[in-house]
Amino acid sequence: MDEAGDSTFPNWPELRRLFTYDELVGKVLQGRYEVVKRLGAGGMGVVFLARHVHLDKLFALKIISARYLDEPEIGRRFLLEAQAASKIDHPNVVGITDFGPPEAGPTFFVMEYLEGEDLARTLAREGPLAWPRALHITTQIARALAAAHQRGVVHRDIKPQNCLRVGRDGDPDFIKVLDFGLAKILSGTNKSTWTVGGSPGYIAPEIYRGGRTDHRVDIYALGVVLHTLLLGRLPAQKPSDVELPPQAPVLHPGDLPAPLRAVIERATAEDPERRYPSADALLAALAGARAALESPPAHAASKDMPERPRPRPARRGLLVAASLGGALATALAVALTREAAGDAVEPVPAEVAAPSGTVAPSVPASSPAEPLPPPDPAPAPAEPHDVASAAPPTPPASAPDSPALEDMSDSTFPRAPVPEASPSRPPKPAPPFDPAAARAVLERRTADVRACKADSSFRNMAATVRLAGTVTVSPRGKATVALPAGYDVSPCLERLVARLRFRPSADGGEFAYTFLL
Ligand SMILES: Nc1ncnc2c1ncn2[C@@H]1O[C@H](COP(=O)(O)OP(=O)(O)OP(=O)(O)O)[C@@H](O)[C@H]1O
Repeated sequence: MDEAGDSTFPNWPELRRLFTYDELVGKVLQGRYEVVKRLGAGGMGVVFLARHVHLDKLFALKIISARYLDEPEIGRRFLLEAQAASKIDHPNVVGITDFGPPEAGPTFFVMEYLEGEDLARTLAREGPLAWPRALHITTQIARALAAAHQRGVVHRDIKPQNCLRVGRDGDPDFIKVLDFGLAKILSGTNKSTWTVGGSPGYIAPEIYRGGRTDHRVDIYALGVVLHTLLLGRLPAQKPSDVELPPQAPVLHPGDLPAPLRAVIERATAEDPERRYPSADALLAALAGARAALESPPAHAASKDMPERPRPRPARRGLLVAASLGGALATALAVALTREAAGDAVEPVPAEVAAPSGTVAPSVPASSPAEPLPPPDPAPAPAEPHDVASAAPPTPPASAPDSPALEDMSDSTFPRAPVPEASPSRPPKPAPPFDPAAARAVLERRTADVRACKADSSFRNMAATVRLAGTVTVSPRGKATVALPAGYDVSPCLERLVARLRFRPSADGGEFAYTFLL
């Protein structure tokens, strides 16, 4: 594969040597996909906008991450999953139209290009959604899941970032679900740093435990998504853990009308047997909740959750890092690869307190097949609650059979422009975006990252393990990094990340770094 394929994948041996895809922009892949620009990067791959030169039509192209180039088995699974997903054929599922075979360069597949906003960004911009909207969105995701499950495809990574809002037929909340099946590709692979597929906070407990899992992991994740859409945060998070727009209301599970609470609790039951048995059953429950909330007697119940009840207190939590919970760490070193564009970075003094996040279960990289430990319990509140005194008392958040409601942490919010608190204040102009400066600062911290190898979370990791982190920068310049599921946030890494400050930008950003510990 090294030397072959030069004709279809431009300058492939050189790209491989550089371990980066930056040079792809402007090139034509396989004689038909002209790479226009990079759209973003995730755990599995890098997504580019491409123009089909014969059809003169735009597509999105997902190329397997360079860190898996030496793992042909992962490339093969990547394609198999894309092929399976291409057969789902549902309006709420992104269409997959083509793929690039691995013998001609890095594996990639081609999707319909979607212009829209993922739900995480919507939440970051708007805060919690009113229940009719949350139900409308969740229902579409459930339909996508029902179609996928019928074809034997389990998503395994349902989360707000994988659900795009694209305007369609006058509906601004038409949903397209991305990334079917990709999360499982890395599970059980020997060399992979990812032994648990999925995203912390949305991962069903049985995935952590290891052993058999089925489509009900998606039911669980969608229950968490519904919670997140309605309350603006994950079940285990405090309002102070997340960065939401200033005008966003502070909501608690007790604010939810009973029919919605019931759906969330059943969907996220710890025991899969107690969840809805199928996406169709969940769909029926969502429809039932809507009917109950729309019917006159239940209308009173819906007053529990006014559309915009309380303005958010001025002091919002600083803990964006903590809000990423178990997946937090830093990706400061670029030992081998530069996979993505950055943002302007300015180091800040070290006195910034390290966040206290929930840690994800630690999974030794060397033993992916071993059963995984259950998630750590949610942390005790470490600071005063950031809630206005007018807030109603918070009832017990979870049913006895739904500890998952309390066991998760993650944040999906800090990604998008945050509206000004006062509409009368004119928006400040965003400073210029400078990816070169971001890279330079991250590269300067390489030694610090490697020093963190002494932390217990990494002690047993082989020296050659590459760890892929996703750096997320809030519009206000707070940097957080998610590590692959299963890796603990170590105190050392937390401290490092707390000392980094990115320059505020118009929209914040996200990019992937792979570092060698
Ligand atoms: N079909 C598409 N059309 C337009 N943009 C897309 C498409 N698919 C992905 N993207 C965008 O590309 C970026 C990277 O997507 P990707 O799925 O790789 O990352 P992710 O979902 O954030 O991470 P992960 O894969 O680790 O869950 C995201 O901003 C995503 O919205």
